[in-house]
Amino acid sequence: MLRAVLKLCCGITYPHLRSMAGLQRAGLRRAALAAFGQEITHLQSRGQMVLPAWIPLRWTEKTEPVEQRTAALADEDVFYLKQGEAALIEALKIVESEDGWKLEMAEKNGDVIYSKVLTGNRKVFRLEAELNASPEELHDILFFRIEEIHEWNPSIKRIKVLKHVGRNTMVTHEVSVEMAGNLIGQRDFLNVRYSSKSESRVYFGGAATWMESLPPQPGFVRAEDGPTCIILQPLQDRPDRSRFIWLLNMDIRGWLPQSLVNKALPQAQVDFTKHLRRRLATQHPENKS
Ligand SMILES: CC(C)CCC[C@@H](C)[C@H]1CC[C@H]2[C@@H]3CC=C4C[C@@H](O)CC[C@]4(C)[C@H]3CC[C@]12C
Repeated sequence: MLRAVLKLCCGITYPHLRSMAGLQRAGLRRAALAAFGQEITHLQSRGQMVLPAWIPLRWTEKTEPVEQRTAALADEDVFYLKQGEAALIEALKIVESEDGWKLEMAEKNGDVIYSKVLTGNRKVFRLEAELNASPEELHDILFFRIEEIHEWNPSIKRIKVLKHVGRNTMVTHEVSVEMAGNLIGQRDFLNVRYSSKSESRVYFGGAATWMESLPPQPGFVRAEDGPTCIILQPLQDRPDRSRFIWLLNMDIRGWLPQSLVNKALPQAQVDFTKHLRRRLATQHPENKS
């Protein structure tokens, strides 16, 4: 039973989402979400929700218990909040797993990308880089100012926040531009995004989600993010710089050769990081790196 519930909590990937699409009738869906939320809350309150030991739980320590945090929220908001938290937990599990990683790319500037094939044959990518900004600055640029990302990142056409749940959870709609010399057409994404802080680290979690007011759009291929995360950690000797770890876990959908997709995804990470560095250099023009 516990196993099944944990699978449900963390399995924000396809089977769960597909069945959500099947539950589109609002009433049914709401009932399912409410039951799902109650089950987690119940398990957490009984201390049965087994979380891996390395996951810092301080973000829940600082805030009130889940029941109080969610008491004033609508079912839908509770769903997004829990989905965001679960995405982060699941993505951290992937990123911190020790086996199966293979070096995919090592850039001259020290950035590295590892890849790993998950069960179900999904290839995920883990980029590790050092950035010239503190975790707080990156939290601001990448999370609170998410709608401005397209201004400095040409791979993204636009990002819109469709819903906020408190300060740390939101539902976003992203539209990418054509990639790989136009071989990969525009994609759109609908994600829940969640952020949490633990001491000096900042975490972002995200996963594909569903929203009645934004079903897949005609003319767009809706890509699906599996649980993904970003970890920002200050360097020990230079707290104004951060170690940036980004798990890209994405099904870009459409009819594309897997070999093309597996090249485009790490390249998208390299490009994103390049543009992020340029953006940071405009903030601190005196110490470019
Ligand atoms: C290969 C093709 C189809 C996809 C390329 C576009 C990719 C690189 C784009 C599309 C949407 C983008 C994401 C949109 C929003 C966020 C949230 C932010 O807090 C960190 C960056 C992050 C996670 C972006 C990373 C880059 C991203 C994943």
